[in-house]
Amino acid sequence: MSTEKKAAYSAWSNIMYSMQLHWRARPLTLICCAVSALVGVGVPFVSIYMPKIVIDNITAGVTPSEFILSVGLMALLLAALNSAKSYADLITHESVGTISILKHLQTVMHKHLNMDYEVLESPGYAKRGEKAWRAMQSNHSPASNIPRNLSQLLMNVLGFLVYGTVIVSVHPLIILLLAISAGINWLALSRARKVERDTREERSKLQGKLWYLQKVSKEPSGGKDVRLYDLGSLIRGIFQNVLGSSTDKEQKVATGDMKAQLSDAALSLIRDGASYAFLIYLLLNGEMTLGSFVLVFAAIGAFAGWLSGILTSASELIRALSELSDIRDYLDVPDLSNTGPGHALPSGDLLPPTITLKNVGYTYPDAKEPTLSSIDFEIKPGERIAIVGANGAGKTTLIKLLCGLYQPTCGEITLGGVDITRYNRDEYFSLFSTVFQDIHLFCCDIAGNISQQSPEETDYGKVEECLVMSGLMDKVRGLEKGESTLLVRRVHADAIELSGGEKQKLALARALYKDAPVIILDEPTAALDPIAESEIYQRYAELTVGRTSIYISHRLASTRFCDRILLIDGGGIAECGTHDELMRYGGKYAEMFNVQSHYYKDGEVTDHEGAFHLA
Ligand SMILES: Nc1ncnc2c1ncn2[C@@H]1O[C@H](COP(=O)(O)OP(=O)(O)OP(=O)(O)O)[C@@H](O)[C@H]1O
Repeated sequence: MSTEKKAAYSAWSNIMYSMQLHWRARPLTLICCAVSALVGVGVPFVSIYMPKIVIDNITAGVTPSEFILSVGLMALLLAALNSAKSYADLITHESVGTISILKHLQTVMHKHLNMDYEVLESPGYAKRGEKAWRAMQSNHSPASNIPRNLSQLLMNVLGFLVYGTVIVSVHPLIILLLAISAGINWLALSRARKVERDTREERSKLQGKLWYLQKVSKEPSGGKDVRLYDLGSLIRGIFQNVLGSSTDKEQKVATGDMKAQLSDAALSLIRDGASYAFLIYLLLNGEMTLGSFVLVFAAIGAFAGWLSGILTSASELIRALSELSDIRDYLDVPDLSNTGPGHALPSGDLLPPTITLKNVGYTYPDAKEPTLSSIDFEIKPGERIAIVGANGAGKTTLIKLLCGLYQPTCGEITLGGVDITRYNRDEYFSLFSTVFQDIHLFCCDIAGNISQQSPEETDYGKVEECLVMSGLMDKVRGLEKGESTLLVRRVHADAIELSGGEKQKLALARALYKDAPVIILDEPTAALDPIAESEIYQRYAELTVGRTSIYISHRLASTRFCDRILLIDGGGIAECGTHDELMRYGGKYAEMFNVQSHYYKDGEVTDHEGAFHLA
């Protein structure tokens, strides 16, 4: 897909993005970050300045009241700064990660829910989604801490400037020595960061695999196969291998960091030793006062901390910004379909509308061959269409195209004569009630699963009608809480579990409740028992009255109640007609039908007439 191209985000744009996010959520957080940076320098500076004041006062022989006043003022200032620091740190600590993670989670979840289905399904975007998800796994993840990183960086830069000024005032040579050592340290750290950057993509892939394997090991859906096919040792083996590779890569990064820290420690020793020796020389030669000696001695000791603080916080910030890029990269995935204002949908007498496919083809992303090509047909208002074909022929793909989940890679689909891409995507979706093969239940009660609305908005009378029509009412009546029974046990401890067939009935009830002008059923009876299935067939006319219906089934007998049958084969419509026409034609449909009908009547039935008695 051409839209998989990634955007590049500058450090500045990421910083502004994060700042805006926090400013909108809680401006106090950013103010506290700034305060934290200022007092983060103020507190230690006043602490090292106090001994100088004390010594200078003593050597100058000031009066006790002057001494108490000057030292007392400093102590008061220190107490005020300390209080401001505690408050600012508390707010930033509590707010920054939480605000970021909540906002990121909200926006990423919104993106997951609203992006084009076709894009959501594409492997390239799925990887981008996983990266975004990993970048915001906790409120300690780097991308969540950008304001604090900036505050740390600002504090270290301020500390560097203030302490540097104190040191330079004694002798510029000392600062030169300190700057050279900082440069060497920066190079060591840059190398460490380069290792981190170079291995990032691969580490991310390995973490994705570990994540997947953990998911497989805990998902009940795969749990049966894991146990019955003894897949445990296989999964453990793969996990072990991936974990080994992942650990190797992480160790490489950790080793780079360790080397940088060791070089910093060695350099500090040389740098501080030389600086202290120089200071002692100045003191012994009477070129500086004892008070200044104490101040500068302490400043040199702390200066190394500011320097390495700049390097560390800058590199943390770079990492955080790059993780924020992963989140933004996912959020900025463009919509392929029209999510803005669209052409007015057909309404009133124009419903259900005519749907026309003109030379439609579809190729899955990364697939070499098209799944469908040159599909031409028209579905008339209220027509009942059956789509049949072998496994993998493209039936589901065709209905995904029809209901706008996929966009044709060639040709066009029109609804009421208008290209469907001109309609607003979500308005277009409102025209379709669908039951797909994979049924998802949501963590609310049965009524909510059918209405897909809140209890206040749900029409319970209609829910009951749909339950009766879908054949699930008997089951629901037998439940203590009826349609208020909760589903999805993972979320609700008192939820119930539905069988495969019951889920299928519930999905049908959901489609009926939506009451859209076009109903699409993809194998809606595959999991139903023969009686329930037969009831659906008998009620099919009632279920689809006033609507256009499209019905996919491998039970070819069930397609007889449709007005027209399309057989998909070789990527196109190979046969099209009524059941009788296709049987007379004697092509693939007739062949499939005859093979199947033999199974039902054990060879007694040789033609279509005896297959099923249908309404
Ligand atoms: N998301 C996807 N990405 C890539 N290829 C896909 C995807 N979904 C389906 N396909 C491929 O497209 C082809 C048609 O699949 P489709 O699900 O439309 O077939 P079908 O006729 O509905 O099959 P069945 O009768 O088994 O349900 C298959 O070969 C399948 O491998």
